[in-house]
Amino acid sequence: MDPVVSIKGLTKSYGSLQAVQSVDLAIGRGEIFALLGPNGAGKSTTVEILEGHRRRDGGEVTVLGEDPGRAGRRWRERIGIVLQTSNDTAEVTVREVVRHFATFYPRPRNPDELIEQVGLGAQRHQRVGRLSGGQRRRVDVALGLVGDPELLFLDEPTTGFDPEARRRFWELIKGLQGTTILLTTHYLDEAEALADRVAVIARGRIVAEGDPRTLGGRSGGRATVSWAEGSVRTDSPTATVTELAGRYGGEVPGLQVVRPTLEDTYLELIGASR
Ligand SMILES: Nc1ncnc2c1ncn2[C@@H]1O[C@H](COP(=O)(O)OP(=O)(O)OP(=O)(O)O)[C@@H](O)[C@H]1O
Repeated sequence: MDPVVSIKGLTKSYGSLQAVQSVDLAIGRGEIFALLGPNGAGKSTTVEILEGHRRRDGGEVTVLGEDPGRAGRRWRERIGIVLQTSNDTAEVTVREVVRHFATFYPRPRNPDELIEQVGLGAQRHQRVGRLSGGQRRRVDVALGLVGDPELLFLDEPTTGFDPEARRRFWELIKGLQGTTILLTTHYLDEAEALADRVAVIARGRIVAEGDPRTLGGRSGGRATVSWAEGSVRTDSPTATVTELAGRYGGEVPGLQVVRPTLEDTYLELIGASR
């Protein structure tokens, strides 16, 4: 099947700055794909080109079968973009704003069901300006979804959330099965919790891509085994643990086996690209 997003050899410069340099990516239908990278890496530039909001210099880009640089209104109705709530909506209620946005689309989702789904049922008659930051972000997601998009762009969705609100938000996103999602985030645990695949971009180039659980070989051997009286880095942690169990004749006090986290791997990849 054709990918929902296909990028080949994408380039974009701002004057002499090469913000995106021959990037290749493909995102399949129903996938949650996270684009990771430090500030200024080229994530927003790439995403804005995919959204049709920015012109590219070179390369081939198709989103839902069309070139976003030329696509029209029908195409735009098939994508959803989660923007930051503007203050224009502060005086209207949650229900009013979602119902209003629904009128822009040919086959919108049912506003009341959607409000329930994003966890704002109890706030539906509240003014948007009176909601907490996390609740507002839920309104943003509802507005991104109200047109029942095939592809959803989620840009740093949980910045400023408390840990519990982030977890709740992740559940909401995981519950959107079937919707293809392109997520950008600076939170590596978020990428790990949500994404089927991630790509790391640094200085405009993709430096790694794959399953977040195995990215950069992190599921491979390297592990640190630590216990009450010592620690070792090893490629064969099971053998080390077996040896320790023999030595202690059973329970090893304070035993821990730690593999590199996605954040460790990410920082290594970013460091290596400098
Ligand atoms: N309109 C613009 N004019 C000139 N330079 C720009 C413009 N937009 C972005 N840049 C530059 O292009 C590079 C990539 O920026 P981009 O916004 O794509 O990065 P990003 O990965 O989204 O960063 P962040 O994580 O900070 O949002 C940066 O060096 C940025 O300063």
